[in-house]
Amino acid sequence: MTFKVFVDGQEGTTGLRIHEYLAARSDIEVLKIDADKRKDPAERSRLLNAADVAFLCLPDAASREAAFMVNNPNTCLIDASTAHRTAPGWAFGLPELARGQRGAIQASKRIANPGCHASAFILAVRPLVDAGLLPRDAAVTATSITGYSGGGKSMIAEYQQQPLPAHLQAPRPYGLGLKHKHLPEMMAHTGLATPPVFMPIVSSFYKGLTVSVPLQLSQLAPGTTPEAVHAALAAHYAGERFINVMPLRDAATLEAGFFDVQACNDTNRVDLFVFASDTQVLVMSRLDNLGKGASGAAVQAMNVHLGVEETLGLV
Ligand SMILES: NC(=O)C1=CN([C@@H]2O[C@H](COP(=O)(O)OP(=O)(O)OC[C@H]3O[C@@H](n4cnc5c(N)ncnc54)[C@H](OP(=O)(O)O)[C@@H]3O)[C@@H](O)[C@H]2O)C=CC1
Ligand SMILES: CC(=O)N[C@@H](CCC(=O)OP(=O)(O)O)C(=O)O
Repeated sequence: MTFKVFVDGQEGTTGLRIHEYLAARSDIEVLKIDADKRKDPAERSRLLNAADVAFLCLPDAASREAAFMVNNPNTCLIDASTAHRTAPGWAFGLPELARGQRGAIQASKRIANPGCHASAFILAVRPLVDAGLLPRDAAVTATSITGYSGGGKSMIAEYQQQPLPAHLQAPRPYGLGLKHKHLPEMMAHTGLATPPVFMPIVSSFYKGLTVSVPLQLSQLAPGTTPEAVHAALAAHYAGERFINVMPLRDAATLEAGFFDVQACNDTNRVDLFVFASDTQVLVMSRLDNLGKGASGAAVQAMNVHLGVEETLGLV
C-alpha cells in the first residue's frame, strides 16, 4: 500500500529534513508542489486535499491557513508549527507522552508536533508529575541549549555568514521576556500548574539540544531520592525504542567532565540523564532538534497514525 504525502513548506528547514526521511520510503508517494506555486493558495489546497498525510512546515499563520483549506476528511495534518499544540481537537504528536497517546495519534486527523524545547522538557518532567514525585504546583526552572537550525532559514543564514560576527560566536540566551512560545505546551502536557522559568540559549552549532531541569530534593514529595527520580523515568519509558534512560549519575559523562549536546544528532533518539548529589537532582534531556525535536518526530507520528511500523525510516 502506498500513502500520498505532501509537505507544505517543502523548501524550509523542517520540510527539507522530512523529505530526506521520506525519500528512503517505498510506501510513500511524495506530492511535490511546483517551486513557483509554493505559496499559491489554490495549488496548496489542491495538494493538501489530495494527500493522505500533509506535514505543515510553515510559520504559524500559514499553518492555520492550511488547516482551514482542508475539507477532505481523509487528510491527516501533522503540524510542525506552534499553532495547534494546545488546541482542542488536535492530538499532541508525542507517542511516549503517556499511555493512550498512541491511540490518540492513530485516531486523530489533526496532529500537532511538539516544539523542540518542549519535547525535551516534557519528556523529562511528565513522568515525575505522573509518579507523584513532582507536585503540580512546583516552581520549576529549565534552560535549553540549542543549535541554530531551530530558528529556521533566517537564523541559519545569520549563523552561516562568513566571517561570523563576534556576537554570534558566543552562546546567546534569549526568551528573556519569560514568555517563550513553548510554555503553554510545557504546562499543558506535563500537568504543571505554574509556568517554568525557562531560558533557551542558542549557540553557533547547527543542531543538537539539551534541556536541563534542576530540582532540590526538598521540592519533591517527602522522602524522594535520586534513585526514585531515575526509577520513575525508567518505568515510564520501559520498552520505548526512542527514549533512552541513561544510568543514574552516568559514569561516562561524569568521567568526561563535559556534556555532549550533539550526541543524539542524526537520530530520532532522546537521551535522559539524572545527575545527583545528596540534596539535589539535575534531569537532562538531549535530542536532535531536527530529529525528535521536529522532522523525525513528525515522521514517527505519521507512522503511528498510518499504523505502519513506528520506527520505519528512523534510527
Ligand atoms: N527548525 C526547527 O528545528 C523547528 C521548527 N519548527 C516549526 O516548524 C515550522 C517550520 O519551521 P522551519 O522549517 O524551521 O522554518 P523555515 O523558515 O526554515 O521554513 C519555512 C518555510 O515555509 C515557507 N512559507 C512561508 N509562508 C508560506 C506560505 N504562506 N505558504 C507556503 N509556504 C510558506 C517558507 O518559504 P520561503 O522559503 O520562501 O521563506 C519556508 O520555506 C515553524 O512553525 C517552526 O516554528 C518546529 C520544531 C523545530
Ligand atoms: C533556536 C530557536 O529559535 N528555536 C526556536 C524553537 C524551535 C521550535 O521548536 O520550533 P517551534 O517554533 O515550532 O516551536 C525558538 O526558541 O523559538
